[in-house]
Amino acid sequence: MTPAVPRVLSIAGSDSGGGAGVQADLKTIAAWGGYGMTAITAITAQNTQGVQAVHPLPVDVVRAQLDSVAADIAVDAVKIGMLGTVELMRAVAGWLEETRPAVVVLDPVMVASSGDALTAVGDDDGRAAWARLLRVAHLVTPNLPELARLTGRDATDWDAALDAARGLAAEHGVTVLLKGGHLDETEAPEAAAAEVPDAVVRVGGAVHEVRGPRVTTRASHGTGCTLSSALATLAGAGLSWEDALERAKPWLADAMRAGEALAVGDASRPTWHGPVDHGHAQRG
Ligand SMILES: Nc1ncnc2c1ncn2[C@@H]1O[C@H](COP(=O)(O)OP(=O)(O)OP(=O)(O)O)[C@@H](O)[C@H]1O
Ligand SMILES: Cc1ncc(CO)c(N)n1
Repeated sequence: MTPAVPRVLSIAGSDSGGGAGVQADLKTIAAWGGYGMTAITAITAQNTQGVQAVHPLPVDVVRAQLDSVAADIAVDAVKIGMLGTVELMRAVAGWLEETRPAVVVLDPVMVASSGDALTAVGDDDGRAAWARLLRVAHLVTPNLPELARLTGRDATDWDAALDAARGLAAEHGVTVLLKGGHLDETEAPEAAAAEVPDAVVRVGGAVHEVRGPRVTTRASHGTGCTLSSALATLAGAGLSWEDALERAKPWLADAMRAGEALAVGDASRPTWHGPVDHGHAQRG
């Protein structure tokens, strides 16, 4: 039975500035008609200029939040964002292995758009923890640098990234939502200028690509969190990943276009990365 109002649990970090993390997730889930819940993994002191502090929560505090929700509330979809430490990655993987939610979207958050590190990666423990999470996820949403870290493969141009995404899907039995937002940093600027591609890559290798015009703005903080929670909400309401991406991508581009008008943060500073406007569709 598809729920009229999907109940969506975000397992993610808190962004005090409200543009990314659980704050972005709750706003996005509400914008798409879902009921949002959270299990907070870490508190970040963060604003539109960068991340000033990161404080991961104790494993038992995160586990208690997950157990409280699961003990009482049916969860139609889970979105996983910043996990912060390998211990928290393992704890969340363990909870997912026990509870097996119907829809699990894993946004493999490693660094903030400001460049600040948010989750440990790289050593053997980290790699094993990512592999466990990937096994219980239904959709993983890497950007190009995250895909390169997860696969150890080159993902600097779109075709190489699609190949690496097929490899990731086959290795872990997970559908991949490959995001092309970082292509302007890796491809020749003229090749990346006009459009930003995203693609759903299925385990068998089938690719469903959705392209949209590149929005020129520095209001790009939280785009990854926003996309993954939109997809989780839409999948919780019964849509396929392909249909969910067709709906979410143009909505996110509009949210980016509307971001600067929010007047959040000091945009005169070169470090400014303002939030997208998660509520733009409601504001009209
Ligand atoms: N300039 C842009 N114009 C239009 N869409 C964009 C642009 N940049 C990113 N996107 C879209 O935003 C989503 C996130 O993509 P991106 O590759 O930036 O992920 P990310 O790096 O995880 O995000 P974040 O900046 O939140 O960490 C994708 O759907 C992508 O297509
Ligand atoms: C808490 C948090 N999660 C994720 C991101 C990635 O954008 C961020 N900047 N902050």
